[in-house]
Amino acid sequence: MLNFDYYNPTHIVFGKGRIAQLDTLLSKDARVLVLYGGSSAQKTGTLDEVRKALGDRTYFEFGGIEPNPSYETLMKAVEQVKQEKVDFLLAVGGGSVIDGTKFVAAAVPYEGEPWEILETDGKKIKEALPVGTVLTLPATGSEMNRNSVVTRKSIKSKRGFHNDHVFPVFSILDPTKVYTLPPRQLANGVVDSFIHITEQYLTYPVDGMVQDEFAEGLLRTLIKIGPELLKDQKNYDLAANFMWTATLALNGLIGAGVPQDWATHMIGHELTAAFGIDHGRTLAIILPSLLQNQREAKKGKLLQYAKNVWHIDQGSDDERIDAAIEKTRHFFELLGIPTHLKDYDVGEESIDMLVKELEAHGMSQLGEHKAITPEVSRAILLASL
Ligand SMILES: NC(=O)c1ccc[n+]([C@@H]2O[C@H](COP(=O)([O-])OP(=O)(O)OC[C@H]3O[C@@H](n4cnc5c(N)ncnc54)[C@H](O)[C@@H]3O)[C@@H](O)[C@H]2O)c1
Repeated sequence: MLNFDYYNPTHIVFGKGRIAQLDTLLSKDARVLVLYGGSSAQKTGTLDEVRKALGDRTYFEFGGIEPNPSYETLMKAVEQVKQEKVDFLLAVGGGSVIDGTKFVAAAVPYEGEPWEILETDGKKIKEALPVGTVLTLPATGSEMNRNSVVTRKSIKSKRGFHNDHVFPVFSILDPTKVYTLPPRQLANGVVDSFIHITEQYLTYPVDGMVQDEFAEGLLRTLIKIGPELLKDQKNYDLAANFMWTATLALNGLIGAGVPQDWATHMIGHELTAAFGIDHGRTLAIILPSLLQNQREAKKGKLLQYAKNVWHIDQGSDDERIDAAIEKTRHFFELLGIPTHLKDYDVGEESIDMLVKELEAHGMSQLGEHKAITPEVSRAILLASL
């Protein structure tokens, strides 16, 4: 096992009806900005639940944070926070709203042009406003991690940053919020959390037995409940298990002390920035061909994945690896997520541009061995057509 630090200060408040708990989680004299996305938080009644729980506290609202939150929109929230002298940010939504809120939290006290936060991976952040979240879409793990991803539309750049100051102070996870998700978002969430796990598991063995068992258990849970939940979306137990799995997939626990990959995410971000393809879908397109391309480097873990996750015991090493990759692709397709670029009208003529964007964003040495050069990314993208 590799050396590691593990730190996670987020207080999780889990279960049906827990939004009312906001009243005890927030101080009576907090000046709160409630940040949300489009109309879903309003239509589903979640925003009303939040307003009721806030009671007579002073609060303001900022709506309109789009999927793949944009720097341009978030800077308007930064202005509002400064004008209204807000001292607590409450994100109500999925990963986009939570990530966007983390950016606002860091941008308000930031000395300098806030886009630098993205350009420097959050390394220069010295402080941030406190953030709480009400999660409405299990997928990203943003509710219990120190990560955020923001898109600057004007330059078509999607970048991430990481910093301990943006860990949410608390996150309310009410599984009944899954009931209203459009099936497309539900499927995206299952795939996103699945691939968060593979990014931290499908690398090379370091005898991280606990991390591997955790990761395999989470993957098997998603394989079992993902398709069931799509058919039976208002099943509380399925929804609760999905919600907690998605959080555990990216709260740092399974990634502590093991190598990490993240190349699928970095290549996927370029697909979202260039073509607006949903985050989860970009990952489903890239992962199968990345695993094929990296099958030698990942051989030990791919064989373990085949055996412990897909129960594949028969055949040569190569046959078992092929079968595991095929089952992975089939799982995504079963959830209704197409796994080829052509399914999204992206053709070979776009590959040069995508590779150039990766290089421009400093993504020239990706993966756990830093061996995914732009030429390797090109091969992976070509194999994803
Ligand atoms: N911070 C991280 O660690 C991390 C990890 C992975 C991805 N991300 C980023 O997160 C973003 C994607 O977030 P996401 O997948 O959670 O989706 P999202 O937040 O973009 O939401 C997708 C859509 O679902 C709707 N929605 C949300 N909850 C709903 C509900 N309960 N009922 C009905 N509709 C609802 C939203 O209004 C939105 O239109 C991307 O920008 C991605 O890059 C962040």
